[in-house]
Amino acid sequence: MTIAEMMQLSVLAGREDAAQKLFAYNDLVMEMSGKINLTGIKDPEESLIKNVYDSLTVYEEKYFPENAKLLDLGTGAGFPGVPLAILRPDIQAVLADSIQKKLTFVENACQKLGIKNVKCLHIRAEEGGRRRKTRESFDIVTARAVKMLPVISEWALPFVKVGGVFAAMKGPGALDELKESGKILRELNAEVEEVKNLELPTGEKRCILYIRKTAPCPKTYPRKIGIAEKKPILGE
Ligand SMILES: C[S@@+](CC[C@H](N)C(=O)[O-])C[C@H]1O[C@@H](n2cnc3c(N)ncnc32)[C@H](O)[C@@H]1O
Repeated sequence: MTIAEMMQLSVLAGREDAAQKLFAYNDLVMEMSGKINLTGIKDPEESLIKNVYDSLTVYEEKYFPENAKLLDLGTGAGFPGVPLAILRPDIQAVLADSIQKKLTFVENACQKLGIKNVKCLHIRAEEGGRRRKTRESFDIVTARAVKMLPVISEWALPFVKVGGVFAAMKGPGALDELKESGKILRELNAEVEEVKNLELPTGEKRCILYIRKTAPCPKTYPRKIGIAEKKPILGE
């Protein structure tokens, strides 16, 4: 994929500066992934599509208000958080992960590329969702390839402001996961507003669920560290 091809994405039309930063970020991820475990993808071209391009597919202007506060939970090498921050320099992006060395990479890479609207937060989702400073304080929370939907919903929705959205970036099994998530979404006062199916230029299918929070989450969520994974709340 060339810069010109990437700019054919409607969100990048006329944004050569942003497209160049996206490519430069991809290069830094590839350079570092030989040294630490950042992404399973080792080929730069493949990473451009499956990491960078894929990250941008979550972007829908209506879910990212001006100056929005974004949390990318389980950001790993910065996906989708860094591409979204490059696309929208007005938003404040907080990139959270439980592994510090991944965040150190993201911080250094953002500094090198002059990406100023990214802050990294070293935290476990279950702790951050309970902290007063971060609970119910984001307009939009994204999570790509972190956990199955009932688990990541329990982790992500407590961070979302009432009226805000959790965007779960999933593969083709998303609707099966959704069937098992009815109960936890009701518990957390959230409902699916939109299901976006798409295909990457390489042919892989993706499904993004936009889940709106309609009222505060009960104080009992998220449960303590490890509980959502061990005992997920499942059911239609
Ligand atoms: C498969 S990686 C996905 C990374 C990135 N979102 C992407 O799509 O490339 C999952 C990430 O979630 C992080 N993670 C797992 N459990 C977590 C938790 N309880 N709190 C915060 N981050 C967590 C891992 O450290 C890892 O970086």
